[in-house]
Amino acid sequence: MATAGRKSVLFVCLGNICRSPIAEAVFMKMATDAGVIDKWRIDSAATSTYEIGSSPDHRGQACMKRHDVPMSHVARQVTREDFMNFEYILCMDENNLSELNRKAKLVKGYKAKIELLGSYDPEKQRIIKDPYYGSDEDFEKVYDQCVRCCKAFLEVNS
Ligand SMILES: N#Cc1ccccc1-c1cc(NCCCN2CCCCC2)c2ccccc2n1
Repeated sequence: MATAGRKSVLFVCLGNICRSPIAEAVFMKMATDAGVIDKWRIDSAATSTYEIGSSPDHRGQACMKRHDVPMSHVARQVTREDFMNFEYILCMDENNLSELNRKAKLVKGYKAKIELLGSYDPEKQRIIKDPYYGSDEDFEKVYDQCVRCCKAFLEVNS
C-alpha cells in the first residue's frame, strides 16, 4: 500500500499488550468511520522487550469486544526506524515518555513528535495508567481515555 504522503502515528506503552493496542484499534476504527483510513499509517509498539510476539491482553480483548472495536496486533518493541518514520509517537505515562526521549536521542535527525496521548484529553487526564495488575474496570478506563484522546487527536489532524 502507498505510504508516501500519509500521516502517521505510533502508539506506545510499556509492553504493547494493554494500552497501546487499544489506542491503535480505537484510532483505526475512528479513522475508518471518518473515511480517512487511507490517509493514515497507524501502529503500536512497546518501550520494553517484556511481551514481544504476544497478542493483546485477554482483558483488553474482552473490553474491545464489548465495544465492537476490532483489535489485532502482535507486540513489538519500538525501533530506531520508528523515530525516523512516524510523525507522531503518542505514549501513555511519564515512564514511557522518558524512555522514548532517551531512545530518540540516539537517532540522528529523527522526525517524530513524542507526546503523551493524554495531552489531547478534553477532560485533561494526562496519564493513561498501566492496567496490567488491574481489573476489567481499569481496562474500561483505558478504553474511555483512548476514545476521548483519539477523537481529539483525529480532529486536530483532519
Ligand atoms: N514492570 C512493571 C510494572 C510496574 C507497575 C505496573 C505494571 C507493570 C507491568 C509489568 C508487566 N510484566 C510483569 C513484569 C515483567 N518482567 C519485568 C522484569 C523483566 C522481565 C519482565 C507488564 C507486562 C506487559 C504490559 C505491562 C506490564 N506492566
